[in-house]
Amino acid sequence: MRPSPEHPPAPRQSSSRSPETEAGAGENCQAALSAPAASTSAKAQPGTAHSASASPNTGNAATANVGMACPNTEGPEAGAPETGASDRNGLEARNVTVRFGRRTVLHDVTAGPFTRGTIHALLGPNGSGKSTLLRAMAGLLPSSACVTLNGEDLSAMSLTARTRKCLYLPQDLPAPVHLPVLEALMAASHTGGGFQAPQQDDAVRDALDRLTQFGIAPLALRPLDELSGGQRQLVGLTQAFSRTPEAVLLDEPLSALDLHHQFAVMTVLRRETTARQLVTVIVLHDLNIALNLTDTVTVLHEGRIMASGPPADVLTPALLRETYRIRARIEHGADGRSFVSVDGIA
Ligand SMILES: Nc1ncnc2c1ncn2[C@@H]1O[C@H](COP(=O)(O)OP(=O)(O)OP(=O)(O)O)[C@@H](O)[C@H]1O
Repeated sequence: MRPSPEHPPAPRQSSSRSPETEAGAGENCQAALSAPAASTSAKAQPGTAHSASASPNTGNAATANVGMACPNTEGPEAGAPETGASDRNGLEARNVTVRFGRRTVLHDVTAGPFTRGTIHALLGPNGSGKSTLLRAMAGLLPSSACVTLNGEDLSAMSLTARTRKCLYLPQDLPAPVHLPVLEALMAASHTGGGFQAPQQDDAVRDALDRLTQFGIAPLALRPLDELSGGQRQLVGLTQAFSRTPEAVLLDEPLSALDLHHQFAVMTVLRRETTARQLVTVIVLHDLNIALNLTDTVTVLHEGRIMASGPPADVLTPALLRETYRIRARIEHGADGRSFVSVDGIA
């Protein structure tokens, strides 16, 4: 953690307890999420037909899920105070160090706990380590990190079991395969293989309901490879929420969406997060969305956590100057909303 005299002490900051451990090589991380029959690439294929379909790609699992069991998470009698009550509700990653080749991109980061029923934003400039942290939490990078979810040690689970509990949607747009949206969605939710007439199948009705929730029901019969980038991103989100994880990790889920759909997706995220008591972690670049529509934020900079806590406490002009290198003010609208007003480059 860099010293930061300009901004006040953050509500929570990264741990620097243990020395770095070798965690990752320079390989291309492979997503743990399987594709339906139409797409069979072994590479980390995101989104639509891939990422939200939470069956693990077992071929990748052997190399990706090499996390070690956390200390002191097996029960109250085994727990030390350090990993005690706070671990029991929410998602926490401890001592995440990731190296690509000789370059360390995450330095013994400890993030969370991100509590159930809340939306947590990972923020930071390009290359600060947000996606890497998310992938490490998902078990997709070799890491000695300890990751717990609602008291359970994810690091010790198989990638299959881990993915069922903690679903990861990558940053890249869903692959444009020639597959109808509805079929891709059903493949993702494991509710059936081939297409069936909607009126005959509850699973299809559920899928259509889910598409309606994300405002893309009219796309149900359109092939994925004919959709726009934003439409494919919405399909990927729809797939993610057709599963029943306890936590969702969404890497820039709004990046291809217009303002209407950004707001609509955040509304769905809020509703689902509350109703299912999910832990929702999203990587964002839009600080105004973070300020107004998330519960807590963590700001990364150069592979370290600069601050974590309620957005209004964390996103100060001093922190924005230090991390994003901008001169900015936080302004407050009459409706109680806040927004970042950028005056220039710092
Ligand atoms: N497979 C890889 N091999 C080598 N270096 C990598 C790899 N993946 C990421 N990095 C490096 O790790 C650092 C953090 O990358 P990461 O994608 O986590 O950043 P980010 O904060 O998500 O950035 P952005 O906002 O641009 O998406 C960057 O310097 C990046 O170049």
